[in-house]
Order: sequence, then C-alpha cells, then structure tokens
Amino acid sequence: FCPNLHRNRLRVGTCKWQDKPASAKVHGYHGITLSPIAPTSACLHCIQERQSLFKPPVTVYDKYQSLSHRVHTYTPLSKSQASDQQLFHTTKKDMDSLVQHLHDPNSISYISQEAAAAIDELLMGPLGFSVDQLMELAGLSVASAIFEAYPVQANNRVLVICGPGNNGGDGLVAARHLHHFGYSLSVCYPKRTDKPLYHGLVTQLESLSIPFLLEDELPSILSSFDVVVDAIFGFSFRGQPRPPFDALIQKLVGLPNVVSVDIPSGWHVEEGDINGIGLHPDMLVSLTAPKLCARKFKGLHHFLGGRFVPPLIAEKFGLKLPPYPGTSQCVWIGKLPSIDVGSLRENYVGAVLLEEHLNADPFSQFKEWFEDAVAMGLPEPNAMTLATANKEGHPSARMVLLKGYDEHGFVWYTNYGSRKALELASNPWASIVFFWERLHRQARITGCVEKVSSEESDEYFHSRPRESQIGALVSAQSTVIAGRHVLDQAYEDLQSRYADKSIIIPRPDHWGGFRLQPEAFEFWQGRESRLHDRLTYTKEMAVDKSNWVIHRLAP
Ligand SMILES: NC(=O)C1=CN([C@@H]2O[C@H](COP(=O)(O)OP(=O)(O)OC[C@H]3O[C@@H](n4cnc5c(N)ncnc54)[C@H](O)[C@@H]3O)[C@@H](O)[C@H]2O)[C@H](O)CC1
Ligand SMILES: [K+]
Repeated sequence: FCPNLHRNRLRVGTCKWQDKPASAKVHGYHGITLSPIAPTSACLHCIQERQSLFKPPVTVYDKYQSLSHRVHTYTPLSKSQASDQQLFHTTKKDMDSLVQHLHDPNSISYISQEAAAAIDELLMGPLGFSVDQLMELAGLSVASAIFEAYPVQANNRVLVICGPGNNGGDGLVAARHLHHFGYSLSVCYPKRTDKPLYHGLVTQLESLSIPFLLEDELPSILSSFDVVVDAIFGFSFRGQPRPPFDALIQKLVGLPNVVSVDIPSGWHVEEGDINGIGLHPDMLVSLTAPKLCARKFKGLHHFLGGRFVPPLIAEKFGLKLPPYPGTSQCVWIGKLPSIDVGSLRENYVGAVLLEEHLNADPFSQFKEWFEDAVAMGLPEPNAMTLATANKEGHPSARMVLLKGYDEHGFVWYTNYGSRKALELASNPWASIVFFWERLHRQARITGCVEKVSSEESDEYFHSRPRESQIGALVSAQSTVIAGRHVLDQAYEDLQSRYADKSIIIPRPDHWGGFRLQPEAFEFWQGRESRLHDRLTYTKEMAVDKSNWVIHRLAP
C-alpha cells in the first residue's frame, strides 16, 4: 500500500505478504500481515485500507463510535490525531481556520435558493465547468463523507434513492464511488431523466451489477440497509413533493442513518421542513455552500462537499467557507457534540489472545505486538506510560518514548534531574504501559530500572537531531521556570554557541538513558462484552527462575 500523501494513488509493486497461520488464528486477521511501512508518510486512505485488512470481518460499531471516528479523522483536536491522518499536510492557517469553524459553525455562510442557482449558472457558464464535471465532484464528496461517517465494515449495505434532477445525478455518481469504496449498493431511480449524462451514469452502475430496485419493492426491505441516501430533491425543489416522491420520502421518515444530499428532500430550500414532511436525516452533505435550510438540520453529521468553488464565486457571493483538509473531498461542518463521557465505550470484537498461540518468551510476544502496531501505521507506537513512585510510595506517571528493547530490557532517555529520575533513584521499581487502541491491545511491563551505560547514552544522544541535543542541554527538566522566554533565550544562546556544525555537542551529565528489566509482563487483548484476554508472564513463581510462567487472569 502506498506511503504517498495522495489518497487516490496506489503504488503498485511488490507487496510483501507474510503467511502467518498461527497468528492469523490468534488475531483473526485472515492470516495476513502487511510488511511495515513508515507510518509518518502513510496517508489516511492507506491507513484505512490497512485498518480494514487488519480489522476482523465483523466489527460492531454503535452510533457513538461512528461519531468518534469522525472526530478522529476530521477535527484537529490533538497533534497525535492530526498526524494520524491527512490533516498533517494541512497548513497552519487552514488548521486554525478549521478549528474556528468547528467551534463556531455560524462563521460559515448559508445561501439562498436564488444564490445557489446563480452560482450554478456561473460555474457552468463563464467559469467553464460542465454539469458532468460538477456532478462527478459532488457525488464523490457525498461518497467520501459517507465513508467517514459510516465506516464500510460496519455499514456495508447502502441504498441510494435518486430523484429526477441533478440531485438524483449526484446520487448515481455517489453510488458508483461507494461501490468502489467497498460498500454493497442498491439504487432506486423511479423517474429516469432522458439525457445522455444520466443514461451514462445508469449504464456505469449496471456494468458494476448494482441492482436497481422498484419503489414498490422498498417498504419491505428498507430496514435491511445500513445507510439510505436521499438524493431525491436538491436546491431546485419547490412546493409540495409530487408522486411518486411524496410516498418515497415518507418511507424515509423515522429511518436511522438517512443521508441527505444537499437538502433533506421535501424541505423548503430556505425555511426547512415547513411542509411538515417529517424527514430528519442523520447526516447532511451540503454541496458548494450550505443552503439556508441547513441551519435547521439537527442530525449527527454535517459535511460540506463540492471542492470546486473558485475564489471569484466566494468573493462575489461573500461566501465564508472552511478549508478542506489535505486532499479530502469533504469537510466536517457540524456542531461539536456534547460528550457524555460515561457513554464512551467500544465493544472489542474479533481478535483473541489464547494460550496456545502465545510465544513462550514474553520478549518475542512483545516484539510481535509491537511490530503489528508499527505495521498498522499507528501514531507513535513506541509511546508508553511510565509509572514511578518515590520512597514513600507516592506515584507519578507520564508518557515517554521507548527508544530500544531487547532481552535485557526496555530503554528510554530523559533528564537525570527530572522527577521520574529522582523517584527511580530512591525506588527503582517502575511500570510501563503501551496502549495500541486500534488493535484493542495493551502491554504492561513491570520491573527494576537502572541507568544505561554512559557509552549507550552517548551513542543515542549523538544520533538525535542537533535541535533535540540542544533542547536537552537547555531544559532543567521538572524545575520551575519564570516563563517560556527562559527556554527560548537559552536555546538561542546555545544555538549560536554550536552554530558551527562541526562542533560536537557534548552530552550533558544530567541526561541519559534508563533500562527497565522486566519481572512481569501482561498482554491484554480487548474482547467482546468486557470478557478480555489477559495473559501474564512472571518469574517469581517459576521453579527454574530463568523460565517464564504464563497465567490467565480474569478480565
Ligand atoms: N452548483 C452546485 O451546487 C451543484 C449542485 N448539484 C446538485 O444539483 C442539485 C440541483 O439540481 P437541479 O437539477 O437544479 O434540481 P433538483 O435536483 O433539486 O430537482 C429538480 C427536479 O425536481 C423536480 N421538482 C421540483 N419540485 C418538485 C416537486 N415539488 N415535486 C416533484 N418534483 C419536483 C423538478 O421538476 C426537477 O425535475 C443540487 O441540489 C445539487 O445536489 C450538481 O450535481 C453539481 C453542481
Ligand atoms: K436530497
């Protein structure tokens, strides 16, 4: 899978598939693991592709999870999430603007029916676009937004209901893209438009063996779809819906996971549901710019699509629109949800950790899990919580980065004057925890800590970027400082002192490595209904102290 930044590019070449029947059974991953690629250069699409390969075939998502999925991929809430996806090559200015829009949806323009039609005319007149082009981009936006909000593994069956105009055309295009994204599609298109563009779109879907359903067939089978796309009416809708669309729209009322394209069908383009139609979609994908009725939208997901608006139009109509992240065709413009922390839970389905598949040696077991985390493209798979305690037993914990591991232990580097170092000096016992969320895995390791040799610290210190070396010299870690300026000034001074790159920066005595020598390991695999697998390796109970003893713990 391509380590490129462009989601629509696939590098075709030799791909190393490793057959691992034993681990396939353990992890439920169809017996394949991908050879690791550099996670820092992986694009969102690749990560998702790899995720879908690594994900067990049946994953149960609830509504909340689909929402958290959205938060992960579209809101720049944290550096780690941002680096995890395409936002990592969004500019700082765009990032700030995105954040502003997330916190203040009113900073986005909502347009009238007249303005929407005028923009359409301008685009397809003086601005040189064709309807086919715009429809293709609009349909792709809709499909991309659905992919974000309703992950394909959990929402595979999609029905697209198409109306007689361009909104219906957007639906036909979206259906084709969704098919290629891995969804199983059905289309209902009762009043077909007799124009070459539409004939072409229908032929394309037929060539993919996508079934076209009659509207009479719908009532009995509607509930068998995971997502229903309402591409019936868009911004040219007026009055009351006429047959057969009136009855068709009624069938969508009260249905979960309805996605409306541009306008919830039957709604007044500016006033909302003044006809009392009762359709309240779960998701709305506004195109070009949200129409006035979108202010009344109360569903879970609101996206903007149609990434083709030239600045000229934005200026002429005074449009304030959010930037699109990276190469994305859609951008989240919904309100940030109020989060009930108590309801945040994920059901861990699929993977298992059984005794018969466990390595006899915990270091090999750790290596296997760590390599899985790397192969998955997880951000900072080497990030671990390090817990220490002082001699009175008062604990403290923080995140640090693992910098090496082998049968001798787990190594990280820090300031020897830091709180953790002082605590370790008086109490060498510590615990480290890795949490690889997407694999539903946790590894806990406890043991005694000692400093690594000064040669080892020297070697690592000089392998670090020069800026980080200076940073280590600057920071008297964990001491109170008067302000940020103290660091900036000291950094600047040292930068000029070591401006000549041929001068080797000496490792300060107060900086170096620690090694935790494990006494116990626990490997935790999240399982369904909280019945997780927990397998421990301990030494103290072993008859022969050099052997590790494996036990299963109740979850
Ligand atoms: N520039 C853009 O923003 C783009 C938007 N696209 C999509 O196109 C629609 C607007 O398309 P248009 O063909 O103008 O209109 P509609 O699809 O909304 O439907 C018109 C269609 O419906 C009939 N109709 C109108 N009112 C009724 C009614 N009360 N009952 C029954 N039938 C009705 C009318 O006669 C027409 O046949 C926009 O929303 C976007 O989804 C482009 O695809 C890309 C560019
Ligand atoms: K619609």
